[in-house]
Amino acid sequence: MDCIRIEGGHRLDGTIFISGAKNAALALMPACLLSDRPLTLTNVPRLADIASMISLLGLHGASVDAAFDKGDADTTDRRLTLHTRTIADATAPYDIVRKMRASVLVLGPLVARHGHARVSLPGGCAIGTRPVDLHLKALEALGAEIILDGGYIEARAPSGGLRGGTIVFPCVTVGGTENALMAATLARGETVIENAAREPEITDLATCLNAMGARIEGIGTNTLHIQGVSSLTAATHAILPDRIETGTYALAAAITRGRLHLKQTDADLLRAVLEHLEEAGVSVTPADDGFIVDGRDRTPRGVDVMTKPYPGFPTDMQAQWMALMATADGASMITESIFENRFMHVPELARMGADINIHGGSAIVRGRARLSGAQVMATDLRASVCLVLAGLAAEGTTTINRVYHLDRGYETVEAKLAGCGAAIERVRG
Ligand SMILES: CC(=O)N[C@H]1[C@@H](OP(=O)(O)OP(=O)(O)OC[C@H]2O[C@@H](n3ccc(=O)[nH]c3=O)[C@H](O)[C@@H]2O)O[C@H](CO)[C@@H](O)[C@@H]1O
Ligand SMILES: C=C(OP(=O)(O)O)C(=O)O
Repeated sequence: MDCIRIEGGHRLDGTIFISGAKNAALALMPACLLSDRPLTLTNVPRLADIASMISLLGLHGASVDAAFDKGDADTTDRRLTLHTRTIADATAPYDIVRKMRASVLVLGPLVARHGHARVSLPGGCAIGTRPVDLHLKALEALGAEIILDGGYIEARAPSGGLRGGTIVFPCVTVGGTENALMAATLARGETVIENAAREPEITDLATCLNAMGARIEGIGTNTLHIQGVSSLTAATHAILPDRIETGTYALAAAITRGRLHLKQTDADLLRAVLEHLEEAGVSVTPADDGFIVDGRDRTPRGVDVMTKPYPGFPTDMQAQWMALMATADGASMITESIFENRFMHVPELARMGADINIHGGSAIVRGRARLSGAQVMATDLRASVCLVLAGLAAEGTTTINRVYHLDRGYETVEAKLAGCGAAIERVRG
């Protein structure tokens, strides 16, 4: 198995081009199942999860023209055309779903267009139990009949197809909103989704669906109104920049006390993260095609965060923030309010000398002048990259095992960091 080896203590200085958003791509790609016309996405990131989604959509009958393999990192023209003339098979098998939870996003489109879907239950993962009950209740509100059988979700639309309905989510769910939104585009009549997630990836999906001929209003708010249409058409859509990748590299500049120009991105997508960074004393200034983070010659102050749905501080940045706070001046409290088990990086950071105590859903982090390199184990995607950040700042060598987690969500992470002065390499094994 590959590992990443980092020789810490090198200040980052340079430019990093941000890729298209993984979490937007994973919701946009299944939208190709809603139409018999092609859907072309540009700015598609090259990631393991995208390859898994391509395989899954291929099983359902999508033909794939993936010219995106040819684009360079600093070009947004990474084109992926998906064309599902007919649904060949409505089963999403366990072997793919267990690798990538976002596979459950084929459920809504399949039931809406094909009338039936059989999708493996995703199960829990390192960050929590992550049920999909709210996805299922939303589809039931549109008239689907749902049965759980042998580890699979069997969903069936009534004979005339899904019908519009009112969906009130008791808590904010990104995936639940995406599944409901896609299903509602082809349901007869009006659907109202209340307490919908407002993440930029939802806005991106809704914008693309409207370009395909859907009739969605309220985009960007927590109440979405969808007038169902009988069919959707062809469209081309540019995926928005990855705000979590952007935030991760912003924190890489701060933790190495360096300076990075982040390009092909938009500071407005991650205001909460950048405001916390500025509160910690790190400078963030607008610049050509993105912004500059300058953490030279300053030790960030400890700043508390609590994760919240958008526009709050994202849970997908919590582990990276903890790495930064482990090197900050003073103490901070980090509270995780979205996932019940998203502190798996804490014992690994402790192996590098971090001083962190967990009390329920909160962690108290007392900043240390230095961390020390160690052998550590990645447990999930953001935990992995938090260890990369800690390794960049630590004295000595850090070896991170199980980097396949990293490959799910960070495109050419070693090359992007090495290009700005990090001593980082992938050791094939
Ligand atoms: C591929 C993708 O976009 N993944 C993101 C998505 O995950 P995902 O869509 O899985 O996350 P949700 O927003 O649905 O989960 C939020 C909370 O709701 C709970 N819940 C969710 C659905 C449900 O049916 N029942 C239920 O109880 C979850 O367990 C969790 O505690 O949003 C998360 C929250 O911003 C991010 O961390 C993930 O990176
Ligand atoms: C938790 C994440 O992804 P997923 O929902 O695909 O597990 C993530 O992107 O941090």
